[in-house]
Amino acid sequence: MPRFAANLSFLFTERPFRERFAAASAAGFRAVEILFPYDHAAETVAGQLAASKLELALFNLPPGDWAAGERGLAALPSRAAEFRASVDRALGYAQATRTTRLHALAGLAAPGDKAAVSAYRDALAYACERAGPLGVDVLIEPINGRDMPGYFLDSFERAAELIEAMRLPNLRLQFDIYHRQILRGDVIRGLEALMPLIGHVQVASVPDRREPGSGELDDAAAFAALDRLGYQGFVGCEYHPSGRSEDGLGWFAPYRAEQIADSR
Ligand SMILES: O=C(O)C(=O)CO
Repeated sequence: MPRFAANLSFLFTERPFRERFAAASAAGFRAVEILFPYDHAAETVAGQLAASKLELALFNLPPGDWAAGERGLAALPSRAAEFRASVDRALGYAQATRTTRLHALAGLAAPGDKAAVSAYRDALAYACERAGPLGVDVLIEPINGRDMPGYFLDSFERAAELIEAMRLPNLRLQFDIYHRQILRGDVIRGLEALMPLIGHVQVASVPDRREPGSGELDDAAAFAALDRLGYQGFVGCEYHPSGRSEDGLGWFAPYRAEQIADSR
């Protein structure tokens, strides 16, 4: 049974940030994700995790100026120094919170732009080299252009080719079932083919990015496939609740007791 991680930047946002941890734990989650923890001291985040007996499954490297529309730095040649500094900052948070997965957002750039391709490879090599000795994996995630127009990494094929070509032991694929269905479909065959590269999975319904099981896909069948394939990582719940977060957790009920038992 997959271990689910509530993304606290999407779920339980009815509450202030610090109260979301206890709410996730009370709902039965034993792990969480956060898009960007940087508005809070690493020690504060670590304290909230410990108080609620939660693991932090994943967070993102700083994305640049998110409010101004930036969506990552890794593929932006002019931002290489900032990207490198952002890796060090994120690794400080990872150590404080014992997180072993960091998602490196690529940024907005044309996929065929040679300078962007080269900057992306250099950035990922740097991040993996810094993260490896700390036991941290660096994740790259294909993101659909409807949610993120102009995003550089908008193809599962290119992501897989890059990971295979770079041969870095801690460079892994973030397979978001929601983005996969929009970009490519064929979710279960995709999980089967890409499983050796996958370091993290996320889920939301398609097309509305809401609770699993409420859209066009049989998400429970995808979760069963993850079990069948021996996936040991987390499934991040990165969806917008259709009402109060707790009220939309019916999909989670069949998995809840096992999350709690597994963490004992
Ligand atoms: O938008 C997404 O899917 C992300 O995971 C951003 O980090």
